[in-house]
Amino acid sequence: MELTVIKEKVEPQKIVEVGTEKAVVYRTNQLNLWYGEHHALKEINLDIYENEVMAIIGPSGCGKSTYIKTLNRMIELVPNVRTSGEITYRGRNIFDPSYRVEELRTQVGMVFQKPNPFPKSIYDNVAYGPRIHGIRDKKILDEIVEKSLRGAAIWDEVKDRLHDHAYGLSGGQQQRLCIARCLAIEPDVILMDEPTSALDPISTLKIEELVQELKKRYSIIIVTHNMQQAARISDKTAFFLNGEVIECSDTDQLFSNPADKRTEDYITGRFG
Ligand SMILES: Nc1ncnc2c1ncn2[C@@H]1O[C@H](COP(=O)(O)OP(=O)(O)OP(=O)(O)O)[C@@H](O)[C@H]1O
Repeated sequence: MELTVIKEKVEPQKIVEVGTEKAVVYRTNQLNLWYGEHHALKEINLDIYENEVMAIIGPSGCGKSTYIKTLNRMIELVPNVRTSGEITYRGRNIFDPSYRVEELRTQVGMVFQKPNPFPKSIYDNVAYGPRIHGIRDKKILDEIVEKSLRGAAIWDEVKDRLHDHAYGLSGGQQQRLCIARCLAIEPDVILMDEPTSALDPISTLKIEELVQELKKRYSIIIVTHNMQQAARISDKTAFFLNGEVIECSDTDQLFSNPADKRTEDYITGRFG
């Protein structure tokens, strides 16, 4: 009945890489992207695995945000964008005309650089997505709101003021509220575009701890300018430069023994 819409989400196909236990969630194959004449992503090949954190690093303008916005097709909002190549999500080509963007976005949530709660109460922010999916039952909504706020490690701070306006929260709390809003639609993947760059160190730490907790249930792709952050929280790191992936490997390996001189120069602060 009321919960059926979420329950009806198509069970995604599993691709399991030989020799690993983990399923590939996103596979990017020979992806190119142009803004008009500007070739912003070049021949990108990347696999993103279930229950892992993938950090995307690289200097300003190298294509990090473009890539992450392509994964949920937000990039289609930009005029004159053209792509070639393929991105599959759980085995389905996301550019296939039969793939409805709304369907993709019920699986893939996004958290932005600046916290962007809706101008509503804390409760209504979290209940927003489920209500759009047709859930009206107050008891069910209450459960989803509590579960999502707990999942985003902010329940204890807001449980006594759920009907206060979200703008009354601190920046760090607003960002965790946005994560709760994202969890409320029961996503499979969470995209994070520099989620801590507008936050103080304590709020940053809370989000980093939260990411570690969330990866037990979700796959997370995080764009960050902060290399210490990438090193602390990610399993894999991809280094982008001028629209190309120069290197993608286990985070420990990439930071301790990069395979490419350009990666080494970047992580040691020689440019960027
Ligand atoms: N809407 C747009 N129209 C035209 N060019 C764009 C657009 N958005 C981004 N670009 C260009 O595409 C390239 C990649 O931009 P993108 O925002 O993906 O880089 P980024 O690595 O995320 O940078 P930053 O770290 O500064 O956020 C840049 O050269 C940028 O100027």
